[in-house]
Parts: sequence; structure tokens; C-alpha cells
Amino acid sequence: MTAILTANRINKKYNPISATLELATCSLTLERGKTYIIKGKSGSGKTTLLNILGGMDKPSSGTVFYEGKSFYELSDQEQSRIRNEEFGFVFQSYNLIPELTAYENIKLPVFFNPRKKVKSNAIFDVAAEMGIGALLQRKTYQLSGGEQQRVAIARALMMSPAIIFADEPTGSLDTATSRMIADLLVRTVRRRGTTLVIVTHEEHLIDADHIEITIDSGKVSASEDTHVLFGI
Ligand SMILES: Nc1ncnc2c1ncn2[C@@H]1O[C@H](COP(=O)(O)OP(=O)(O)OP(=O)(O)O)[C@@H](O)[C@H]1O
Repeated sequence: MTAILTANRINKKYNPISATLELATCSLTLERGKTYIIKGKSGSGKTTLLNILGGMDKPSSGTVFYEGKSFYELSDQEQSRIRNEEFGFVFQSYNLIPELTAYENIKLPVFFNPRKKVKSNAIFDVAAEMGIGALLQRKTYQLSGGEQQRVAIARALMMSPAIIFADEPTGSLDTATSRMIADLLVRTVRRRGTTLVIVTHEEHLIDADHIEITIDSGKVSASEDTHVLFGI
């Protein structure tokens, strides 16, 4: 297995004056094709860690290497390109544009990155994968929560990203739908060989093959020692 993303001695302090420590120094290595579940109490720093790893929030200190490059030292343009083409994001609130159709929402990453070549039927393929082929012409405000999240996952998969970052993607859904969507996401990334980093409370995912990253009082630990090189 090869490392795809490495966090080296990262930490996060939101308030340097009070020196409140949100995330203690830790180092993590994420391997290609594996699923990582971030767990911890509310306010423990799960979203903070996910955002740092996903190139959305610079750590207070430390370095995040993506494919061997120090991500936050790249130009803004290159950081945006990687977030758009090589990372996919799924949020609890779906983050779709309600007045656009499902098709148009899934197409957004292509619109923002017209230079990248995608197959002409890529939208139909990814919609079929998510079981929403029949919903493509519907405006997304007309869709149920579960259907909206399938559209959002399809959009995240559109550019065939190397890593998907998902922040409580099933947090707004009822138990049965939540379980179905979480299973669909995990099965899809496995089939594609995509790395998944997910914040979730879905207990049944514990049975699946994954590595658990736990945050407790700001300290990060993982279910496999090799994945947290050291914590302070
Ligand atoms: N931009 C910010 N500025 C200041 N403090 C922040 C900021 N973002 C998060 N925090 C604080 O950092 C801590 C961790 O927040 P974070 O959202 O990472 O936790 P979480 O584990 O994802 O919580 P939840 O499960 O409730 O979503 C909290 O105390 C939060 O108030």
C-alpha cells in the first residue's frame, strides 16, 4: 500500500491569545484506497481535522503532504485545482444549488475546471452508480434528503477523485436512509479504489474494513498504530 496523504506534526489553535488547544500535535499517514472514519464527541475537532487534511484549513503548524507535495505551500491556483479535480467533498447539508437540476449540479466541477477532459457520458455513468438516473432533470429542491445526498455524492465522484472527504454525510437523514447512503458511499469508494475520510456516527460501519481515527480531548489516535506515527 502506498501513502497518498501525510500530515506531519500538524496542530490547530483557533485562539492564540487564550492558547486553547483544539487539536494537539499529531501525524497521520493515509494510504491509497483505504477508508478512515474520524470519531469523537461533539466539538472534539473532527471537522477541524477533516478540513486540514482536505486542504480547506491550514494547520497552525505542521505540514500536509499530498502526493509528496506540501499542500499549503502550493499556489492558491494549484490548491484549488487539487481540491476540484483530485479531492471530492460531501457535506451534511448537501451544498447543492436548489434551482439547478440534478444533472447541472453534478456537472458543476466540470464547469469550474473546463480544461480537464471528462468522458461525454460521465454524468450518466456516475448517476447510474448512485441510482439517480431517473432524477437528473429534476431541480434539486424537489428531491428528498436521501436523493439530494446521492446527487451530492455523484458530484463529488464526477472528476474521479483520489480522495473523498465526507463530513457527517448522513447526519440529516433518518436511520434507514442514513444507513443505505453510508453503505452506498463505502461500497462505491471500495469498487473505485478511492480513499475515503469520513466523519460519521454510523455505528454499523464499524463492521466494515476501515481504520478508525479517534479524537479525545484534542488528542488524535488511530486503530492501527502505523497510521498515527506519534501524538503529543
Ligand atoms: N473557525 C473557527 N474559529 C474558532 N473556533 C473554531 C472554529 N472552528 C471550530 N472551532 C472550535 O473548535 C472546536 C472543534 O470544532 P469542530 O467543528 O472541529 O468539532 P467537531 O468534533 O466536528 O464537532 P461536531 O461533532 O459538533 O460537529 C470547537 O470548540 C469549535 O467551537
